[in-house]
Amino acid sequence: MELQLALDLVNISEAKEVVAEVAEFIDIVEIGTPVVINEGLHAVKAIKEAFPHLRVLADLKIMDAGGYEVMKASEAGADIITVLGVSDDSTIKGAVAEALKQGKQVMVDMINVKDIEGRAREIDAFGVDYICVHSGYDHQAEGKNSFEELAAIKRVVKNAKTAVAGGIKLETLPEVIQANPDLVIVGGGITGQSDKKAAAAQMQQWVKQA
Ligand SMILES: O=C(CO)[C@H](O)[C@H](O)COP(=O)(O)O
Repeated sequence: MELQLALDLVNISEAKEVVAEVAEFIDIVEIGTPVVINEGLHAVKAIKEAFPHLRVLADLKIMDAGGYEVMKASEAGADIITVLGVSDDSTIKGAVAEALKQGKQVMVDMINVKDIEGRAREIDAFGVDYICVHSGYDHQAEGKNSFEELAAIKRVVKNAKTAVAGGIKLETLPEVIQANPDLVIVGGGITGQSDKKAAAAQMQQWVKQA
């Protein structure tokens, strides 16, 4: 099991500071959608250059032009790029084809997919690298989480790795780990803590024990 740090509410220099603090405890650093909107793919480039030993995920949440957008993120140094599960099959297949060409990986974010099990089964056959269930900020505000959805994709996904994101904190991590995803994605559960290092260290310890 691996741990991904999601950076959403920072600029490039703040992102570098946070990653420097917790780099030894994480496997993947995510440049979140708000950061890409604010800073562009320069943020991906800056973090990859500063922390070349970490895999960098560009959370583009691609909805169209999968091949082109994966190409641009790859050029910026992203190792993994996200595409939305609600997008057209051709968008996901285009993203996968380009990622293969570039030696990169595709994560499909299942946010707002209604038939999680059925769509996960379809997407798993497209050769994506990760399928991620995700309660976004708006869902979290309604008190939702993705634990049931994680169990649902675990039942049907045979090829891709499984991932879970959305509001995971130290208190809820043990329940997440029990469901045995390949990747746990944590944003505010680390970045919102006064002692980020301690939170990341504890999370890494539990994730690696699993
Ligand atoms: O993609 C995102 C929001 O769309 C976040 O990166 C993801 O939800 C993880 O952050 P947090 O743990 O703070 O919810």
